[in-house]
Amino acid sequence: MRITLDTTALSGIAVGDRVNLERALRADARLGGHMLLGHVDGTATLVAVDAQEEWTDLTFDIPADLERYVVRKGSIALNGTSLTVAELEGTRVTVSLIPTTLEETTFGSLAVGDTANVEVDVIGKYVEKMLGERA
Ligand SMILES: Cc1nc2c(=O)[nH]c(=O)nc-2n(C[C@H](O)[C@H](O)[C@H](O)CO)c1C
Repeated sequence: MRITLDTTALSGIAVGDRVNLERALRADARLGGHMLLGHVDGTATLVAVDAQEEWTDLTFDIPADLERYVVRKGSIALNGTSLTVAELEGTRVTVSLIPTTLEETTFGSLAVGDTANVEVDVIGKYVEKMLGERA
C-alpha cells in the first residue's frame, strides 16, 4: 500500500531482515504496555546510543508534528514496541531499553542514522480533537 511505504521505514527493509511482531492484545488480558494500534505516524532517526551496564539509552529524533503527542514518562511505540519515554527535549526522545527488550526486538542491531517507525499514543490525538472542537 502506497501510504504504508510513504509513512513507515518498511520501504527500507529487504528479504531476510528481522522485524518485531506482537500478537494482538486480547480484550480480557492485562495491559503490560499501552494501547498500540499499529498505525505508524512517521519515522524517527536514531541519533545516539548510550550503552550502560544494565540498560541502553537510545535517543531518536522524531518528526516535529508528532512532538506534541509525546510526554516524559508517557508511552511511545518505536518499531512496534511499546516503550516509556525516559527523556524528552524538543523532538529528541530517549528510551531506556532493558536487556530483555534488546534481545527480543531488533533494537540491538539498530545503529545511529537508522530509522524507526513511530506510533504516538492515540490518547493525545483524541484529547486534542475534543478540546479543539469545544473551543
Ligand atoms: C511500557 C514499556 N516500556 C519499556 C521501556 O521503557 N523499556 C524497555 O526496555 N521495555 C519496555 N517495555 C517492554 C517492551 O515492550 C518489551 O520488552 C518488548 O516488547 C519485547 O517483548 C514496556 C512494555
